[in-house]
Amino acid sequence: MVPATVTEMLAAMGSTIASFMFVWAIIRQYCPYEVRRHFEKYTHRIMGFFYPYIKISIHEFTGDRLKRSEAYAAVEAYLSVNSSKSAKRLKAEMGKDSSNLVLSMDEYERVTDEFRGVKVWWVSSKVVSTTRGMSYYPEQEKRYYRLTFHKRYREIITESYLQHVVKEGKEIRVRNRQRKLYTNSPGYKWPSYKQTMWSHIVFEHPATFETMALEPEKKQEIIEDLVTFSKSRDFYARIGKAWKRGYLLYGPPGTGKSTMIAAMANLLNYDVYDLELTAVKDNTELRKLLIETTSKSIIVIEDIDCSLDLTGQRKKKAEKSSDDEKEKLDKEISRKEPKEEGSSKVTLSGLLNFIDGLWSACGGERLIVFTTNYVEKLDPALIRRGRMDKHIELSYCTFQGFKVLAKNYLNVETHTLFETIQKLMEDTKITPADVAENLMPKSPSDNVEKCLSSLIQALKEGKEEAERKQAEESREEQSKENDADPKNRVEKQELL
Ligand SMILES: Nc1ncnc2c1ncn2[C@@H]1O[C@H](COP(=O)(O)OP(=O)(O)OP(=O)(O)O)[C@@H](O)[C@H]1O
Ligand SMILES: [Mg+2]
Repeated sequence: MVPATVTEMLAAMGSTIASFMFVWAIIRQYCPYEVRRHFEKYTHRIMGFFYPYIKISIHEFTGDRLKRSEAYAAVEAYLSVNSSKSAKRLKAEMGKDSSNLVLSMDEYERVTDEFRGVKVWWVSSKVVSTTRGMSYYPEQEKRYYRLTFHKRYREIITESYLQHVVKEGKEIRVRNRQRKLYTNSPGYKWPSYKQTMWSHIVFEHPATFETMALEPEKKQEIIEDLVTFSKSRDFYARIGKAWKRGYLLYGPPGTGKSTMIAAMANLLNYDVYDLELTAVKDNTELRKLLIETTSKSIIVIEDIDCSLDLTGQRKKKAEKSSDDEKEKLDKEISRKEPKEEGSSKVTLSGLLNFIDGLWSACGGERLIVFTTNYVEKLDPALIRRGRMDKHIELSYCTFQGFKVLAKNYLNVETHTLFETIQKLMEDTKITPADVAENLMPKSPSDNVEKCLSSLIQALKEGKEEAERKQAEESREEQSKENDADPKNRVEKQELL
């Protein structure tokens, strides 16, 4: 019988769907798995014929349960902006610098997006696994996003829209992410099921180039160098070089080497990987560590002169240096070297390979920074240009550097005592760390004058100490000369 009206037609369709649903419910309830799968396959095909929409799922974990999918993270970030305007249920998480909350779509929420006039729908969902096997995870939730769009837009969505989502999402993630300080130190090992070699905490160092005591021209030059590097992706690609740059920071203790690394990370918004070489077992482990670093990061090896094989070289050279220098060096070594010489087998060639071998080309935008107090003790191969591209000397505090610290610590730009300080600084060596310590108010009653006077006192003491040392040295020199003179030797023997 042919239905006469539209109402009758709709009623007939409705009853067909209802019967279909009824049959499906019975099959699900009573039929074995094989029959169900078979039925499902054909219903999908039939539905596909009538249903004009395409669905794409992006799962949080694909294959490797330990590694979150980058695509999922990018979509999540992209939708966080979109959904915060339209979704009704949102999740909030701590964002950059622990100061703002980042919103994202809550589970089972649905948002609409538009791209070049094409409408698409995103749904966030999850599958809760019912398998109760051995697992480290209390619940097996598999989250995913599902994108739905009309099949007539297949090309535009798969070729342009998804690319646009991932690109935007990545940018949003960089803007919102909390920067991290990673360490490979054995004291901070993750639980064993987390196979990552680095552990991290949120990086929140307040140092900036603005607050660093450094000559303005030098500061400007370093900032420009760093900013140019961070914008040179295409340049490095064109010249066929891995997008990385090495910095060697050298100078006496307390001159701001570690502070500068923090300032670099803050300037470029990079993560910091603090590599403890003595805790690395061998060259293979070093390569693994490098592979696990991400782009937009600074890989730091502090006190490179106190590390591993290079130590042997340095010790040999130290024997040749003067006793005084040796004593100073030994003190420094015992301060910075681990008590036990670990079982690390990282070699110089392993380290060189780490810096500029093929391994360092996996992923770009990375700075490698070495710090040392004794640049002359390092193997020239390690610090040659091309490996350590920029050598930066951080030295004793200049008057200009002092002015920056006075502004930071005391909020003064000029003072009657500045002239005395300038004169004293011209012939006394003092590190920025010592200047900073003297400028730091020690009690609530300490005012600007008291702090500046404390610095003047320290400078005077430093000057006296230097003069005393110099006088002692020239006396020793004189007596050596006298001993060497044959006329004096004869007189001495006669006296005896
Ligand atoms: N150039 C500087 N500008 C501002 N503050 C500085 C500077 N140098 C040192 N300081 C201050 O001194 C402290 C010690 O400095 P830092 O740890 O950076 O020295 P370092 O050169 O890394 O020393 P070491 O060789 O012993 O590792 C810092 O916390 C900082 O407050
Ligand atoms: Mg340091």
